Amino acid sequence: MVEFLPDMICTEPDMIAETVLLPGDPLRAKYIAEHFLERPVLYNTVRGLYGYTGWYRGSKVSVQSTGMGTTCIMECAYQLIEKYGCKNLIRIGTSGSDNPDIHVGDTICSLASSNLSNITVEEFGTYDYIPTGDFKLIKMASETAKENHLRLLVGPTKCGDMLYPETDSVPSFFLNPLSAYRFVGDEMEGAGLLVAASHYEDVRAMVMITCSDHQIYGDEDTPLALRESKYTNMMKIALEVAHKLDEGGK
Ligand SMILES: O=P(O)(O)O[C@H]1O[C@H](CO)[C@@H](O)[C@H]1O
Ligand SMILES: O=c1cc[nH]c(=O)[nH]1
Repeated sequence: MVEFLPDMICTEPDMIAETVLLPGDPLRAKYIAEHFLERPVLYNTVRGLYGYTGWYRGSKVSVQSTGMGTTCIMECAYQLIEKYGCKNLIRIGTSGSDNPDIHVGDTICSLASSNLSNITVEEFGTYDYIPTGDFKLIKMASETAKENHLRLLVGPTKCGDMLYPETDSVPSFFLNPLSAYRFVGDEMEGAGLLVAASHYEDVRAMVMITCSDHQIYGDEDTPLALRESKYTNMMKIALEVAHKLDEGGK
C-alpha cells in the first residue's frame, strides 16, 4: 500500500463504499447524505472534507467532498483507491459555461476534460493525453437520465486552475480562442479525477457537473447559498448509477 502524507481521508478500511460520489463542496456532501442516504455515517472530517457512507435504495454509497482544484481531487482519488479500494468515482460538481446552448441549471456529463491545469504537463510532457470519462459510466448516466425524464447534456468540458480569470491579467489568447470550441462546461477538478483514475485498470471515473453560472447569461447565476442543495437532478442520476453498479451494472 502506498503511504500518503498528509492524509486527507482517515477512517476504518471498510467504511467507504466501492462507489463514491465526489462533490467539491463539503456542504454538498452533507446535503446529499442528509436528504438522499439512509443511515448516513460521517466517516471523515479531516481538513473539513466531509465524507459520508449510507444506503441508497439498498446499495452502499459514499459521498466524499474533495475541496477545490485538480491537486486536491487527485490526492482524494489516490487515497480512495489505494487505501480504501474504491472502484467507481463519480464527480458531482458545479461549473461555468460560455456555450450559448447551455443554461444555468443544466446537468452535464463530461466526455473528455480538456486540461488547462499543469497536472498533465508534469506527467505527460508534450504528449497530448486526453482525459476521458469511462464509457460504461457515461452510458449508464445517459440511460438513467432518459429513464427518469431528466435532461443530461454529454460533451467536452474544460478544466482549469482559475475560478475567475481576470481579463486584465490573463493574455487574451488564453481566454478567447477556447470559447469557439463549444465546451459544454468549465470547472476545476474533472481532468484531475480522470487522470488519477486512468492509472488503474479496474477503476472507473466520470465527471458530472451542473452549470451554476454562465459567462453569457450572467443573470441566471445560482446564488451561493443554493449551490449545496440545488442540483438534485445530478445527485439523483449519480445515485441511480451507483445503485445500478451495485446491482451488477445493469
Ligand atoms: O462545486 P464544486 O464541485 O466545488 O466545483 C466547482 O466549484 C468550485 C468553484 O466555485 C470549483 O471547485 C469548481 O470546479
Ligand atoms: O469552476 C467553476 C465553477 C463554477 N463556476 C465557474 O465559473 N467555474
